[in-house]
Amino acid sequence: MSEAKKLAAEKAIDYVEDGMIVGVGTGSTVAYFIDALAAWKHRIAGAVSSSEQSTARLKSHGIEVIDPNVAGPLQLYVDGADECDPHKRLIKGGGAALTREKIIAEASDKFVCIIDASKQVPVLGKFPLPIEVIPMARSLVARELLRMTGGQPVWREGVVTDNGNWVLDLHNLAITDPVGLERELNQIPGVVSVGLFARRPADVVIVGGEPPKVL
Ligand SMILES: O=C[C@H](O)[C@H](O)[C@H](O)COP(=O)(O)O
Repeated sequence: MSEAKKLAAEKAIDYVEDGMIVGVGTGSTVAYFIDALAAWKHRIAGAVSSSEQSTARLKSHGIEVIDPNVAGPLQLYVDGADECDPHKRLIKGGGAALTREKIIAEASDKFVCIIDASKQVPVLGKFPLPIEVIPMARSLVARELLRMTGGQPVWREGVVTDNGNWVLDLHNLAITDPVGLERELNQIPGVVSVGLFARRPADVVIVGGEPPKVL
């Protein structure tokens, strides 16, 4: 599927404009986007990055990385996803970058999501839902997740997020009310953020292919 990811990423360059600060997500699809963005490095004002991984790749291309507190509101955010439903609601966080991704998505006018066709689903939840938690709350949050959803929380042991936190992956869900579930899970003390992007879905979804499909 990496060719499809590359095609989606390259199509997202259509949304980049002169002078922009571009919000940049995380993951293997975004890596192709960063590589394509390199050709624009003298035309854009820089990038806001959602992870140490993307920051390193941006810098390796000589693209300036700007602190989100300095950048202000962004016109464009480009990021991948683990699942995408027909309403452009997403599951994200397979690479543990969900919290910073959510912050940048919220700060952006337009969120362009780049995926291959395997990420399209009728109902979210087959991909385990990532939830970033404060380490001391891991077991409390896991019990609450089980009680509230009936899903099976699994600790992504050994993974520490860029914010110094841990990740629980919630298995066996069929998410029929993504906005409600996002709101509900965000209330659990110790939850930093939930990898459901439903309240703020993508604005544009590009599905890689020949030619790419723009939804
Ligand atoms: O935390 C990681 C992100 O949410 C990624 O955007 C997501 O996991 C998709 O990654 P990939 O493009 O590697 O499939």
